Amino acid sequence: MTETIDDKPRSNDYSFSGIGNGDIVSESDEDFSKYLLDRMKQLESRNNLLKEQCEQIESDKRYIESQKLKYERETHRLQSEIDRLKSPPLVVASIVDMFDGDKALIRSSTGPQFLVKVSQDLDDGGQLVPGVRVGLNQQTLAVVDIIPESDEPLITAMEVIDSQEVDYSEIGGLDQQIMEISESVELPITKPEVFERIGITPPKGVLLFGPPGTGKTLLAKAVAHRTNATFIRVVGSELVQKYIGDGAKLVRDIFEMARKKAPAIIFIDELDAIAATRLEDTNGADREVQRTLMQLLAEMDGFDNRGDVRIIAATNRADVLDPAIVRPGRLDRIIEIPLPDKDGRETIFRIHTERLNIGSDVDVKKLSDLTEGASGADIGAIVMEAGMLAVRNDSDHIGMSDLLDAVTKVMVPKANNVDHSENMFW
Ligand SMILES: Nc1ncnc2c1ncn2[C@@H]1O[C@H](COP(=O)(O)OP(=O)(O)OP(=O)(O)O)[C@@H](O)[C@H]1O
Repeated sequence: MTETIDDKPRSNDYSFSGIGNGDIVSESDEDFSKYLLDRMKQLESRNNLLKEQCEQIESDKRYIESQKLKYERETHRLQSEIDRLKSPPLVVASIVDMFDGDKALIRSSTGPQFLVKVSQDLDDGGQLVPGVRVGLNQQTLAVVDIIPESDEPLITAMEVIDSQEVDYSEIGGLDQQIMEISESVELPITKPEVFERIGITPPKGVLLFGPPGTGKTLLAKAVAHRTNATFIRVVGSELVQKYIGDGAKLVRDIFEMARKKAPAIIFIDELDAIAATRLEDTNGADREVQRTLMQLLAEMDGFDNRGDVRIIAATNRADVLDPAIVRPGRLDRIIEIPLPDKDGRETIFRIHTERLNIGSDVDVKKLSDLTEGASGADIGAIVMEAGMLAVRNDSDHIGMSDLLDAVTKVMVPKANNVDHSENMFW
């Protein structure tokens, strides 16, 4: 219950004695003024309390208003998100060419090309140039959005090594092939004037073909090392299987990167995965492969022979290659990388054991005799296996018996495998 002033005694409720008797104040007067003073203090403190409450309410009000604003903004954001999700998907395409600033020739991701309008609302800031990926309105196919460039597939699709450490001396049994590749890839980069003087154009690209593990990659790396070129390795099967829909774009980006990082060697491993003969009857996956191949051919045709970007491609299946890829001006030098012969195997054994602790009983000639049909990679595996046996036997060197055991371990399963080589080109 709130106490009111009216409930309290008033001055005329008190009997005044001694009025007019000078400064004599009665007891009841003192009580009353004391009461009024107390009362005033009480009211003052209540006033202060109310003021504080008022300030608190003001601050709560301000907080609620700011919260209201925040929720309004959030509602607006969610509403636009809902609108965005409800809107029809955009068709993805890339710009082939621009005309008059408001028309674009685009290639849709499914293949066909269209001449379409560019939305007037799209402030492209000069970004609409060939190669840029854009979003198209489904109905009108007008360019309504620019898709930001994502480096991710490009970076993961290839291996870029600024300088290689492999030297020709680490490759055994391929002296003739080293000479050929050196003339057709190394010389045009290091001494272009030799070709200019004679008046011939150097080959644009080289195709290495031969069984697996014979040193095709090794050879390409060694050329990159000799020329101080950036080595860009892409694997054909990955381009068309891992980056479905992006294969053609990746090919374009890879050549673009090679031009930027020139001198550069683009090494396309498993070329057959993108350059197999085209079949009449094609499904979606085949069309993807074809688009990637077409882009590869276009890139090869588009760059200058005298430039310092060279292509080395490798395949185990030269028999299935589309002849278009080996036409003059494309991969116009074909080099066979066969399984090593007896002398080749001996050299490869020497190369692979050179830096190891080898027993004096090791006879590489004998090892070479025993490993007919082995590739360089098999010889590498034999030496590695022999090293593991020596470790297991707690020996401080690799002995002939370790190598003989390793030959059996590596060569017997290989001999038991079905030999598909008769179906191949070589
Ligand atoms: N001629 C060779 N001289 C020395 N080592 C070799 C030779 N050929 C292959 N090797 C060894 O085998 C490994 C694999 O070789 P490489 O990757 O070059 O073969 P590849 O022909 O490219 O095989 P694939 O066709 O399977 O890609 C090399 O790192 C190397 O250790």
